[in-house]
Amino acid sequence: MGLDFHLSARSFLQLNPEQTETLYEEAAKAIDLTPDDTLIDAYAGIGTIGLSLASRVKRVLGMETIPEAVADANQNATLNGITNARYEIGTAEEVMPRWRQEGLNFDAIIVDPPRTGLDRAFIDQILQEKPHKFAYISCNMATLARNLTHLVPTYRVEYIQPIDMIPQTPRCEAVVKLVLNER
Ligand SMILES: C[S@@+](CC[C@H](N)C(=O)[O-])C[C@H]1O[C@@H](n2cnc3c(N)ncnc32)[C@H](O)[C@@H]1O
Repeated sequence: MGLDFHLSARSFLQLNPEQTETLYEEAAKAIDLTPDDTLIDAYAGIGTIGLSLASRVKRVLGMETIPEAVADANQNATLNGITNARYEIGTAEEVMPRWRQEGLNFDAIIVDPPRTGLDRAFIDQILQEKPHKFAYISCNMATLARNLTHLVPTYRVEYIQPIDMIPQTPRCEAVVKLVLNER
């Protein structure tokens, strides 16, 4: 997506560069970003999603557990001249309440958890915050299904777009567009 990325040995990176761009564009399409949005890049890795979308929003905040990856993400912002993105070390479920205490309001969230899916505490935090723009990128349909049973009915699944990230294997990635069910 026109950016350069530095990657440490312990950091995560998607294996298929062509399909990664498709994946990120599908995530962006699912949440329909606008220039006033604050975007949360949760489970951020080296910041590839948030930094790729930073020019479309007011600011990006991300969190990730691996300190080297967070250092990469912040370095990658500098490397690409991006000044409206910041990444912090910690689990999504630890960092989100801290940001809330600091008065953070956000409009959009992209979650991209490992195969274990979202922590239940983080799901509860999202259900409290109720962001209007919510995309869930999943690499494990079983944990995705389990997480969706908690996110519904506060959210409804508008669609699920599968993406073939590792062709000729049974593995599949998916982007889920979640829409808030207004009362
Ligand atoms: C599937 S990777 C996605 C990385 C990135 N979004 C990308 O597209 O390259 C999931 C990332 O979540 C991180 N992670 C695992 N558990 C986490 C948690 N509880 N909170 C935040 N990040 C976590 C992992 O270290 C890993 O970098």
